[in-house]
Amino acid sequence: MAQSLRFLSPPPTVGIPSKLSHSVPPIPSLRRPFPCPRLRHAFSICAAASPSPDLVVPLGGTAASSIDVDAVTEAELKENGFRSTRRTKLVCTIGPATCSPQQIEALAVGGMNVARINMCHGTHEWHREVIRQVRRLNEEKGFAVAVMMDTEGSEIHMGDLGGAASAKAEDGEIWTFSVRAFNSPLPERTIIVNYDGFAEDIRVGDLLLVDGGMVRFEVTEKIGPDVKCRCIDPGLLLPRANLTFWRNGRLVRERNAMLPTISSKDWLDIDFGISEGVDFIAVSFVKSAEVINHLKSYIAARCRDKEIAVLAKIESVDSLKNLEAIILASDGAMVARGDMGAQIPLEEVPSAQQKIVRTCRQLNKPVIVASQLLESMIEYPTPTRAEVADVSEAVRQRADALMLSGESAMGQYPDKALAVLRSVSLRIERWWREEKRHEAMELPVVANSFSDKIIEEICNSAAKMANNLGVDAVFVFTSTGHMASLLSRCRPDCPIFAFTSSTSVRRRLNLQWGLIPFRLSFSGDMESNLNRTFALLKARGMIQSGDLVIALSDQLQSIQVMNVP
Ligand SMILES: Nc1ncnc2c1ncn2[C@@H]1O[C@H](COP(=O)(O)OP(=O)(O)OP(=O)(O)O)[C@@H](O)[C@H]1O
Ligand SMILES: CC(=O)C(=O)O
Ligand SMILES: [K+]
Ligand SMILES: [Mg+2]
Repeated sequence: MAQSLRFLSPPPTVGIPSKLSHSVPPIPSLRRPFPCPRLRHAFSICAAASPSPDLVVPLGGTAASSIDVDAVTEAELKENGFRSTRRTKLVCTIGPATCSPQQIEALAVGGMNVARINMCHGTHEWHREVIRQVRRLNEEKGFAVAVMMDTEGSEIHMGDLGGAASAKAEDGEIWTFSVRAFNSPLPERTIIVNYDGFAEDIRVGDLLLVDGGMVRFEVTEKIGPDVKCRCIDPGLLLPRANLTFWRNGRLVRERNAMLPTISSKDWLDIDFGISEGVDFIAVSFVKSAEVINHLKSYIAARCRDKEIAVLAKIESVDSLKNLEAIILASDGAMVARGDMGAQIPLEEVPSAQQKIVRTCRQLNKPVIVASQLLESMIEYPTPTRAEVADVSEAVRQRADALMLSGESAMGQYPDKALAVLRSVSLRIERWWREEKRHEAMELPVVANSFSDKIIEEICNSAAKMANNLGVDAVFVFTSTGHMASLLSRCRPDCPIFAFTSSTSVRRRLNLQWGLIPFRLSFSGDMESNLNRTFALLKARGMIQSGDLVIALSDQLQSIQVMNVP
C-alpha cells in the first residue's frame, strides 16, 4: 500500500529539511552523516524551493492551482512526506540586518512564519517598507508570512545613543543618565532616559540595571536632571535598552508603575499597524486583562472587515500576577524573557516560562517563547551548547513558536540562527515520533456554548484517533480557524492541514503549532470538498493515494476517517 510505504520509507537523514541545510551551521550532535554529496543535492533542491513558477499561484489560475499553501511548506511536504514537517513555528524580528527584500526572502525560505517589527526602533516609513516587502513576497512568491507589530510600551528605557549602534561601558567608568534633551552629538558617556520622573525617583546607592543586568551601574550622585552612575558590571549598551532600578535587592516601581500600558505613542503606532493591515499586535508590559479588552474593542471598531489578533507580552511582575485573566482576554501570548528577567529573579524565569506555556495551551491560545534563545549568534556563527538546550526545552514544552530578536534584527548570522531553530525543532519533533511520545495533557473545557463544546470534543477525539490509528494527517475545513486551533491544542502526532477561505485567517494560523494553513474556498458539501481537495493536493504531489486522513468540518461538525482515493 502506498500508505505503508510512506511509513516505511526512511525519514530524512537528519531533522532538517535537506534542501535548506546548506545554511545550517555545524551543531556537532546534529551534523548530517554525509555532508558533501547530500549537501550539493540539497542545494539544488533549495533552488526549487525558492519559489519556482509552479509554486506560485497565478491569479485566477487553473483548478490545480486554486489552493494556496506556503511555497516553503509545499516543498518540504513534497520532499519529506508530511509526517516530518516542522510543527514548531518561527518568528523573526526584522531589523537593520534583515530589512532588504533579499534578506526577508532568505528568512522566508529559511522557515520564518511570522515577521516581527519592534516599534521601539525605526520610523513608520521604515516599518511600512518592511511590511510591504513581506506582503509583496507573499503575493509574488507564494509565502504566507504573517506580520506582528510589537508595541514600545511606556517602561523606562534609554534613548538611541545618538545614532551609534552600541556603546561599551567599562568597569569603574562614570556615566551620566539624564532626562535633558540634548542636541546631538551627545556628550561622551551620556545616556538619555525617556521617563521624566527618573531623576526624582532614583536615589544615590540604587542599582541601575540595563536590559535586566546585562550592564549594571550604581548611582553615585544626583545633579538636577543628571544622574551620575559608576559602572560595576561592564558590557554592551544597545539603543533603547530597558532600564530598571533596584533598592535593597528589590525592584523599585515608583510613579512609572502608574504609566499607561499603551502610551500615546503606542496608539499612533497601533493606528499605523491597523492601516497597514498587520496580522498581530503584541502589547508590551501588559499589567491586566482590561488593557487587552480595551485594545480589542478599539480594533473591532476600526476594522470590521479584517481581524488583528492581540498578543499579551508577559514580561512584568503584574502580568505574572494576573496571568490567567490576561491570557483569557488575549488571542495569544509571548514569554518575553528579556524584560521578565529584569523584573523577577533570573532563576524564576524558567518556571514562569513553563507556567505560561502550559496556561496558554490549556486556554487554547498560541504562545511564543522569546529572547536570548541564541544570543551568542548575534556575534558568532554557531550557538553555545546551552543555547541549543534552551531551544530544545522550549520545543519540548510544545510552545507554538520560538522567536529571534537581536539574532535576526542586528546580528551577523540571521539565516544561520534561523536554521538552528529549525533544525533543533525538527530534531526534537522527530525524537517524539521515534519514541512514540504522545502528549497527554489534561485539557480543560474552554467552550462557552454547547455547540462550541461539540466542536471541542470532536477535536479532542480526532487527535486521539489520529495518534492511535497513526494517521498521516488531520484535515480541517474551518471558516474562522477556531477548530484548527483546538486541534493544534491537542498536539497530535501528525500535521494538521487547515483549509480556510480567508487569507488573513490563514496567515494568523501560521503562528500555531503543527498547523499547515491552506487557502481554499469550499462549500457545505464535505463529500465534494474532500474530493476536490484530494485532487488538488494530489495534482501538486503533496499527498498520495492510500494516505490515511481524518477530516473535520466546523460547519457540519463532522469527523470522517478515510484513505485518500
Ligand atoms: N527596527 C530596528 N531598527 C534598529 N535596530 C533594531 C530594530 N529592531 C531591533 N533592533 C535591534 O535589535 C535589538 C534586539 O531587538 P528586539 O527588538 O527584539 O529587542 P528586545 O529588547 O528583545 O524587545 P523589546 O524592546 O520589545 O523588549 C535591539 O536592541 C536593537 O538594537
Ligand atoms: C521580547 C521582549 O519584549 C522581551 O523579551 O523583553
Ligand atoms: K517592544
Ligand atoms: Mg520586552
